[in-house]
Amino acid sequence: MPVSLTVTDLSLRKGYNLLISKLNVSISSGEAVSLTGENGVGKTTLLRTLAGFQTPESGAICATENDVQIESDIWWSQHVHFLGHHDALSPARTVAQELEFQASYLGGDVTKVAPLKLQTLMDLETRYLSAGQKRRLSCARLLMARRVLWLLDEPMAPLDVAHRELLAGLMQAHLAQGGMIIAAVHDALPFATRGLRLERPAREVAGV
Ligand SMILES: Nc1ncnc2c1ncn2[C@@H]1O[C@H](COP(=O)(O)OP(=O)(O)OP(=O)(O)O)[C@@H](O)[C@H]1O
Repeated sequence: MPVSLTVTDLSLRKGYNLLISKLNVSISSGEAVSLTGENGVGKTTLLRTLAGFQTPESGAICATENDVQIESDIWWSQHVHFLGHHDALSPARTVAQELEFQASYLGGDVTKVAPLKLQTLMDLETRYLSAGQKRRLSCARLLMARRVLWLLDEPMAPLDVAHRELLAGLMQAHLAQGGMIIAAVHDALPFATRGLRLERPAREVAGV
């Protein structure tokens, strides 16, 4: 079922800082967007806003399926995965417990995470995982519960070459199944994406 996301005149602010001014972008089933820009320009803030964690200053975020608008709460809770660069894992759970928790929270299927090759880590508490292992475990939620939009913040950053290839393959499979990906990256992804470069808006002038 074709799904699309349209962002219209979106402006984002952090404190006194206007990060993004009147951004317009849209993405449809099967498309990937690489979000680039210098440190602090607002990539993470934009992804968190698209995930529903932050309210925009102004503008609209509208998802549709077969041209019918999807209600925002349903969109964010059922159709979007956000993977931040801080892996959201409970340190005292073992990998197996974390997977069970995520599956129960998301209504997912643990057997679908086999491609991430976590079997040898199952009894280890997540606090002991390396950065790359933590990222692979974080990616489990993408596979165990299908959601059409993946919002990924520097997904490849801690991964070695082999696991970058693995994640790239999973991302491409998601796109082939009609999924959509918006990924903040500093290095190009190893497959075709549309680029969206964020630039700092012109300084606001007091009183205008
Ligand atoms: N309370 C605040 N007041 C003013 N500016 C803030 C506040 N909180 C955060 N900021 C600024 O907002 C911006 C947030 O940037 P964000 O993390 O979205 O950038 P990024 O493009 O993802 O950066 P990076 O490439 O370093 O990960 C930063 O420039 C930060 O300094």
